[in-house]
Amino acid sequence: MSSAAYIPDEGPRPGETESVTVRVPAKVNLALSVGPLRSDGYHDLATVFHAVGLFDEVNAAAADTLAVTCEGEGQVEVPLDDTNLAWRAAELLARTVGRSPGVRLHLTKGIPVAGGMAGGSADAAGALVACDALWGTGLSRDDLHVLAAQLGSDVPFALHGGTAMGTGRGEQITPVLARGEFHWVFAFAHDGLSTPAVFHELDRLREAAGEEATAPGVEDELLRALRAGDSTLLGAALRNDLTRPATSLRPDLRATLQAGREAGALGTLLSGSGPTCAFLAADAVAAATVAAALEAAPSVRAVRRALGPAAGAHLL
Ligand SMILES: C[C@@](CO)(OP(=O)(O)O)[C@H](O)COP(=O)(O)OP(=O)(O)OC[C@H]1O[C@@H](n2ccc(N)nc2=O)[C@H](O)[C@@H]1O
Ligand SMILES: Nc1ncnc2c1ncn2[C@@H]1O[C@H](COP(=O)(O)OP(=O)(O)O)[C@@H](O)[C@H]1O
Repeated sequence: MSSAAYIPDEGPRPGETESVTVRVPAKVNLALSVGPLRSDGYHDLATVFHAVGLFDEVNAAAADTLAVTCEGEGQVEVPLDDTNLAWRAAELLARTVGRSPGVRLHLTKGIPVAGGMAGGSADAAGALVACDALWGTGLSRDDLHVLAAQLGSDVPFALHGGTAMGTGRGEQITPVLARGEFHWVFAFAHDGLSTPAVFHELDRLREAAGEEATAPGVEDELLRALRAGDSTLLGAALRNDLTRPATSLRPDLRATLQAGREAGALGTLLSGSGPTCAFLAADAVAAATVAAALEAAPSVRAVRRALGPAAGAHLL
């Protein structure tokens, strides 16, 4: 046998890479406006996604079969079977390019599980980019975006990163002009919250109050604050329609939001469908003060500081 021959089980095929690692950011929705329930079970959204410097990493290594392992933040709550979004991403990519889905995916989590920061979506986006590189499939970013939208509403933004408008069910992404850097503090809760349960609670509360949901939209004030890179204006413009249903399901979140407000945050916000709470601070010193106050709050499990915006899924 020549030394160049491919030996199954002993490494990658010619042209393939042995192992690659992709870093993917968490997101917070600076605005989240939710329209009426659609016939397909989703809601039309107008949202401003903002990627922040809390990351998951996805390592993809050549293997004969598909397997997922995980370490880090919330690892025991992460499924390791075909319900894992990274697993589903690898399968979808393999099916699309007509190859076997053999890969070992190792997730290193920094994003809280079921925290409203799109950690599962980050892993799906990371697996798409990592497997594309490992397998040398050479798909374009547009091709990956189409696959991402099939995996979940938040997955396209995890590929994109930065600050961007999301419409449709959140999967249609348009960049937003944003200047400067923002200082964020995140308070993780003791338990996660289910995204469908929060949307369902919103519908229930609207129906009980006889409210008619209107077409979703983002206020100009928020876009102006981003264009100007003005933290004070941005803090005052933060909006999330899922705050009411999430705090209805988890009243302790009100105490978390209050603790950050009292510690001088310029703005307080539920991250996505929660339960993570996000606090915008004027600068690094103010962020440290807000973080210290939140660390003492009984409703808070852990506190992280991060800068935004952060880059989308990228190879290390
Ligand atoms: C609320 C948001 C805000 O960015 O993020 P998270 O808080 O989950 O991170 C997203 O809309 C979540 O996106 P993602 O977590 O990808 O949701 P998907 O898997 O697409 O949908 C899960 C379920 O959420 C509900 N859903 C989701 C998106 C949407 N526009 N309308 C909905 O009603 C539906 O019940 C759907 O079955
Ligand atoms: N790679 C993954 N990381 C985290 N959770 C995952 C993953 N794949 C599937 N899940 C499932 O998705 C649910 C939502 O997780 P996540 O994406 O972290 O939260 P959110 O939708 O609130 O942003 C989890 O409870 C978990 O069961």
